[in-house]
Amino acid sequence: KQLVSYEQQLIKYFQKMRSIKDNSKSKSRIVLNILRSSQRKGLLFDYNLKTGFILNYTVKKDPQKYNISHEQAQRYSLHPQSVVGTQLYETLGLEGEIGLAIKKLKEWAAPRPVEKNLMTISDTVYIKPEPLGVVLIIGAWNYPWAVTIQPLIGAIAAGNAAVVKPSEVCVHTAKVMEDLLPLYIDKELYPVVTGGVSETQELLRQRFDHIFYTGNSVVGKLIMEAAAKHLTPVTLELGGKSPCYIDRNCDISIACRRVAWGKYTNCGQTCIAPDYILCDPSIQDRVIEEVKKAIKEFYTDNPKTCPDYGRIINQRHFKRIINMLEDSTIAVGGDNDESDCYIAPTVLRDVKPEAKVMQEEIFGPLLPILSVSGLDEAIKFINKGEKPLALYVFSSDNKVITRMADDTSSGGLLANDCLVHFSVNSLPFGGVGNSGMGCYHGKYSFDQLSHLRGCLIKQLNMEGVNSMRYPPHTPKKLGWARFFILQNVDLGWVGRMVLLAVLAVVAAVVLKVSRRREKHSPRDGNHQRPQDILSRHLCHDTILLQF
Ligand SMILES: NC(=O)c1ccc[n+]([C@@H]2O[C@H](COP(=O)([O-])OP(=O)(O)OC[C@H]3O[C@@H](n4cnc5c(N)ncnc54)[C@H](O)[C@@H]3O)[C@@H](O)[C@H]2O)c1
Ligand SMILES: CCCCCCCC=O
Repeated sequence: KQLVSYEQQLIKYFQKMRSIKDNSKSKSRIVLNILRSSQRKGLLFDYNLKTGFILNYTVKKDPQKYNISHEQAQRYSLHPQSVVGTQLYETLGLEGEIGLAIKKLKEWAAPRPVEKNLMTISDTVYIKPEPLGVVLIIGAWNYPWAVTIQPLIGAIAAGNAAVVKPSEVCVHTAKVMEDLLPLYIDKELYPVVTGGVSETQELLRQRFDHIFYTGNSVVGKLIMEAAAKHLTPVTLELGGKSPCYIDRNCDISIACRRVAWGKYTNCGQTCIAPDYILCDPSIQDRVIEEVKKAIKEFYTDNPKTCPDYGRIINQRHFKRIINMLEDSTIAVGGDNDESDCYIAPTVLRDVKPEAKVMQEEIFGPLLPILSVSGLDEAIKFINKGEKPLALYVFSSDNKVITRMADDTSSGGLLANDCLVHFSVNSLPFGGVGNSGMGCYHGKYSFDQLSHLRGCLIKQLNMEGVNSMRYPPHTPKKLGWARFFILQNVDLGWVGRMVLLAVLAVVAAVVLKVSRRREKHSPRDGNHQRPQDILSRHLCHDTILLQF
């Protein structure tokens, strides 16, 4: 029923967009104009949304509205994290992204002048960011606000319309999004579609101008397949096993504290959580002790009753994670409660590469430790696997960090910390290879969801300069073309004008002279380099040196 009503809504929506297009202005241009007009810029999102209003108000003050208790909301209904955790890990970042987009939108959307060659020196050459049209955003459940709304901010900033499809796994968050987003942003331009796999598949049959998907790699392939039918470009924000190498030469206590935070935040259900530790066997016991200390410090002796320790999103994932314990040795934690989707922060020791826990992304609070003899073996091990979304290295030795960066590849690299690169909006966030394609955050979101249109505006004068590219083609003309096209210039405005004037005179004179000579010599006569002609005829060696 919902699907049918959504389809009708979508048809109406596309009809409206089309009718705008029929009026000779493109749909995205209209959207762009509305969104980029100064009055609306400040209203990109309502202030309340920016400050995490949705969770504060809905969950804290009015949980009954969604028929869930505060505890349920905290555990696995709205989000597996605590309410404060949700603001810290999700809405705070969104506030930053929205603030940045509002502040920088004018700059990002402005035409971007580019370097020119001599051939185009008098032209206006620039990149014009344009909206793509209608973007489909498919979110995942683990940080449902961050991974659904953050791409939406980019889509809106870039002037697109967007259909938002929150994950059905976080069922209540999806409902809250569906109810509340239309109160803050135009529901015709940014409709929210809830539902499960069949609704997502139905959406994927439609033609979108871009699909932004966050989730696992298996579904990522299906998304790409569906997109290929319409030649729709995709951004795939996927996951995988993110390795963490702890060098002997580092402050192990601090390293383990940071790793424990990265691993057990959101109960390990973080795309960039350190999946496993690689370290020398001589430091394994110390690592275990320090991680254990950090668990106690963060979540008390009994994490089950600690409000800052989360739950596994559902029983399917609970069972999947518990199965991974089967052939490994538990060093810390391991206790669990299926009825509560609780799995204690757990450390596994002496784990073998063939162990179950090493066969897929864990996405839960299990931290396996694998032995390697040092950096070389760690790099070899990492390079045997798929390119990860994040790669962590802990060391006091910069050479170790540099080698890890130089000899491996991953979506992002972080030395001596975990997760925090996600919050730096000047860094592109995204995967490579099996961990995804495309990137976003800050200006990268804007660019990812824009078409960067290359523009060159020429005047109809100075036709003489163009004769080098018109037939009949001769080696001499080719020499000139080579010279004019391959020289990049980056002069100031005055410099450009002066150079332009000089070049116009030089080109006109040289072509005139050489045409006169051609009349008196065979067509394939000895090729002369433009530089030679220039210096011989005009003695402009100084100009040549500049080039
Ligand atoms: N790179 C990132 O930014 C990022 C962020 C969060 C999660 N992840 C990754 O996502 C994974 C966890 O999320 P998940 O995949 O369990 O989320 P999920 O189950 O919520 O699925 C994501 C989306 O895919 C849709 N979907 C599921 N099956 C589908 C199908 N057969 N056809 C079409 N659509 C379908 C769902 O409707 C949902 O909206 C992990 O691998 C994690 O690392 C990556
Ligand atoms: C600062 C940590 C935020 C982590 C968000 C990760 C999103 C992917 O799962």
